[in-house]
Amino acid sequence: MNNLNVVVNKIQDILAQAKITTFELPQIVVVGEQSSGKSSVLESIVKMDFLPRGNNIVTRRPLILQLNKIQTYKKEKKKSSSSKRNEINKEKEKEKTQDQPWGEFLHKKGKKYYNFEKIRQEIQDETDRIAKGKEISSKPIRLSISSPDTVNLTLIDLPGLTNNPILNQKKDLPERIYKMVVQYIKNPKSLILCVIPANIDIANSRAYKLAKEIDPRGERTLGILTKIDLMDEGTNARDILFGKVLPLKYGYVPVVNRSQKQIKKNISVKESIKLEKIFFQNHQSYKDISKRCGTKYLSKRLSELFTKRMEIFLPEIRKKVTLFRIKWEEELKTFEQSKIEGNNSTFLMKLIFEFSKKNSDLINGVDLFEDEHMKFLQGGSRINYIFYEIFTNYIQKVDPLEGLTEKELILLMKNSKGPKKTLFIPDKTFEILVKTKLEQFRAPSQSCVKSVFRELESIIISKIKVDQLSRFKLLKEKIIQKSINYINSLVNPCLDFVNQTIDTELAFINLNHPDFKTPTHLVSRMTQSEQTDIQKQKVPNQQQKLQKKQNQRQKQQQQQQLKHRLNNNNHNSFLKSPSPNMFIGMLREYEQLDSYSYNELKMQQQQLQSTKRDNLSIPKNIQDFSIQEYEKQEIRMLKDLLINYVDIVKIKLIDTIPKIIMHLLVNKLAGNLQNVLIQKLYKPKKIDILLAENPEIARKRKNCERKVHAYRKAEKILSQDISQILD
Ligand SMILES: Nc1nc2c(ncn2[C@@H]2O[C@H](COP(=O)(O)OP(=O)(O)OP(=O)(O)O)[C@@H](O)[C@H]2O)c(=O)[nH]1
Repeated sequence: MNNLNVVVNKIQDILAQAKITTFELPQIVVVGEQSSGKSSVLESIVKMDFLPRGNNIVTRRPLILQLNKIQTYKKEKKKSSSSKRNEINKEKEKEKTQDQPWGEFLHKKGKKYYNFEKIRQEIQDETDRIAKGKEISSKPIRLSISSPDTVNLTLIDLPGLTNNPILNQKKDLPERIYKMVVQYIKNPKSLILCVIPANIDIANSRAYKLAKEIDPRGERTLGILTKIDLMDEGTNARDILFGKVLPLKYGYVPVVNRSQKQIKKNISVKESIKLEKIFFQNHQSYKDISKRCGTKYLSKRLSELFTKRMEIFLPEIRKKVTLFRIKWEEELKTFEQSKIEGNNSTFLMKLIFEFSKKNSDLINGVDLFEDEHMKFLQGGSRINYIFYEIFTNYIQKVDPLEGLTEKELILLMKNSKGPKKTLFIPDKTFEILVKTKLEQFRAPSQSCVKSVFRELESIIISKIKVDQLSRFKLLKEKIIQKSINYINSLVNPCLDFVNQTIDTELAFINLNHPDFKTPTHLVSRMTQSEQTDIQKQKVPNQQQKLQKKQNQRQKQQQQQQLKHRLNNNNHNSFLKSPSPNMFIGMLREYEQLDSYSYNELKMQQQQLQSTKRDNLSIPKNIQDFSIQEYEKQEIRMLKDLLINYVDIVKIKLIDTIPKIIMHLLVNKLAGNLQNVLIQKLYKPKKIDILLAENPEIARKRKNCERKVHAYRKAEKILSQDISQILD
């Protein structure tokens, strides 16, 4: 059953080569305090001197040591002809080399080390490469040793537990070593090899305490008592060995490794193992149990325990290997799906088509199946939001009268009239006010274009997901860049059109617009309110009543005439393009008919004029004017006209600006992107460069292939080799 260990080693090899570090296999983890003899124990098991030595902390990176027992060369006894002898000699040479123990590092795969001094040197060098100075690193060094003298096992040597960092070492070093050791021994499949020097108080051993912490019932811990030869005279380890002190399920094995003195005397490991055997056989306290002492017994015991653990975990390992094989095969399929189908040019066209389609789907709201669509506004709906929630709301909220005081309006009118005494609301006043307001619509209309542009840009840069495209970094970059260039080329014409639309509104104040309230309408509204005011203020005498009736009759007649004229004017080609003056003039004419109110106002106005003439100081500031009643009427009318006209333009812009943006920006992008991209990127000589696979994706795919390969191989070994073993 020792062959099970060979299986573990093989699987370990396969997984390590595929850089699979997370798959937990049974392993033996050597735990001990610094200088407790861990490395010496490992060297004894390997029967070779190959580990770095020195003072203080020597093992600074985990060493995963895979031991493979190799078959020894058997001497050829049969006599043979010279030619056959030559052939056999060659074979012998080959086998001799194979007989010699050799080591191989995973980081130097393929290089066999027959010189174990060089192995020691390489461990030191490789340790220093990652853990510079006296630092430690949890990145393991993997070394496999094949030797006829060893057993099939995998052992892990770890930095020794310590209380105090040495000079120049960071203060948290003991803590970090502790964590690293825990990381390795917490794998429930691993066997903890707890190395305790027999010449210290075992109860205070940090290694024992730690093993107990992780494996409280001591069910997977084997104790090794080193330095038995250094125990005080008259003391022995029998109580510990017989489980009377700190018992462990697998018990303890006492060993005597090479002392520093023996190392200096160049006593080999093999020799020291012989001396160890003699030590136990002759020692008063151990000779009766000498067969269960020493390195030879330890190797045998470890091998048995390791096999046992493998037997326990074999079904689980098999299951996991299959599961992982399936998982990685699935992953690999996703890469294979994205293999280039057909030739490169059709593949490029396919990617461009998919990209453009996703873009127009996002804009038109077709691609609604991904989760994200349930959480956020996407693509086209965001553009809709810009149009109807932001732009429309903003325009609607613009107050045509904002910032205009009555006095300012009067001042504006006065200045427009100049020195002339006029009964009309001047054109200029109305035009200035309308144009100033309309100009205010330019900036939000431009912002609307820019916001939609940014939205389209963001769809291109981050919202479009074409799985296969992520493999081709350069192509992806180019597609995005060309798409953005295209949107950029659409923005200015769109902005120009929007500007022209505003300019058009400013160019001509169309008082003939069907929705613009006719002067008649305004006049009748105003007259009604004035009449109410008069009724409230006056209680007329009989004569006045008669006069008023007469006036009213006269007024009604003239109103009829005026209405008739106005209606006729609508059909008059000359009057189809009226100036504001025209209708305000008509209005004033109409107002004159209201003899009472108008005459009174006129008197007030004349009074004011004469006062002004008498008084030579002309008011300069707005505050200095007092507003006359007739002026109030003018302002009221002016305001009504202004609100009315600006509202008409608002409705027009709310309708037109989104249409312009849709036509010149959004629809053009959605409709033309595919052609633009083909035109810009479909260049036969450059297609291969564009379709060079993204190195990161290629790396991932290779990693995936490697893992599938490794798990398939491991699965094969677990079914074939194990069925042979079990047979
Ligand atoms: N006399 C005697 N000396 C031993 C024994 N085991 C180890 N030593 C000596 O103790 C010292 C430390 O042994 P190592 O095997 O290097 O100890 P380690 O635990 O690997 O040390 P670090 O890797 O630094 O943690 C060396 O000088 C060994 O020769 C033993 O059983 N008897």
